[in-house]
Amino acid sequence: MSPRRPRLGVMGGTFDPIHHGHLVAASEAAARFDLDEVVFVPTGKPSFKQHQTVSPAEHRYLMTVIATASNPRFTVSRVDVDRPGLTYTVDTLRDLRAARPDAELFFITGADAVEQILTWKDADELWKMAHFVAVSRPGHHLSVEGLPPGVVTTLEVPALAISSTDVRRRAEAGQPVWYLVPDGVVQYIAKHGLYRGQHDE
Ligand SMILES: Nc1ncnc2c1ncn2[C@@H]1O[C@H](COP(=O)(O)OP(=O)(O)OP(=O)(O)O)[C@@H](O)[C@H]1O
Ligand SMILES: O=C(O)c1ccc[n+]([C@@H]2O[C@H](COP(=O)([O-])O)[C@@H](O)[C@H]2O)c1
Repeated sequence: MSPRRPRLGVMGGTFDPIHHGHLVAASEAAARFDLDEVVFVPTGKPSFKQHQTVSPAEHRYLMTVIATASNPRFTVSRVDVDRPGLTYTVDTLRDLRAARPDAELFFITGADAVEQILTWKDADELWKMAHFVAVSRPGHHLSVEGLPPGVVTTLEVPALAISSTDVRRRAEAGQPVWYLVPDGVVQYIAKHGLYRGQHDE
């Protein structure tokens, strides 16, 4: 019998900032698919967010490291942050495959991202590179209609009605963000004065 290939979850996101909705999605996907590791991949320049202000990649990367540090199965990759140009998942998966040729990849996305997935760059290629896990998200209908059969599995996760947009708005208005994001991320936002004076979309 051939040995089981390592199973690597990939949680891509802008993470501006990372919040408990992201962490629960990754943790649930890890349990359901028996993942050995989940690598969080903060975007460099997100292609769908070109018309909004996005914090510098280095801040988003460091907040992701702080948020995931206590979980031995969570890691963070710089592949998207370090690649010049706009960030596309096809490139993320290519880089991760090159770094971890033995691993089976599971790309984790929320219901809102899945709605758009057919418009992503080289969408046809994506299915060959990873299995896709579509997690539920409050306020979004989780559907895989129109996607090729068998390439995406849906997963109901505990509903956390948290978005990075809401966290940014709260930080901007001086409202608390405790318990929406990990404690270290609350401190990081305050220390660097992130989102102050930023009028979000
Ligand atoms: N509360 C949540 N529950 C489940 N999945 C989520 C949740 N928040 C975000 N996600 C998923 O995590 C991934 C990365 O999300 P992203 O970094 O864009 O966060 P966001 O909260 O959607 O940000 P913004 O409000 O700035 O658009 C996406 O696939 C998204 O669907
Ligand atoms: O590849 C694409 O064309 C593409 C378009 C939009 C989003 N994505 C990826 O989807 C993930 C979530 O993106 P976002 O913008 O909702 O934070 C992140 O890993 C992005 O790189 C990818």
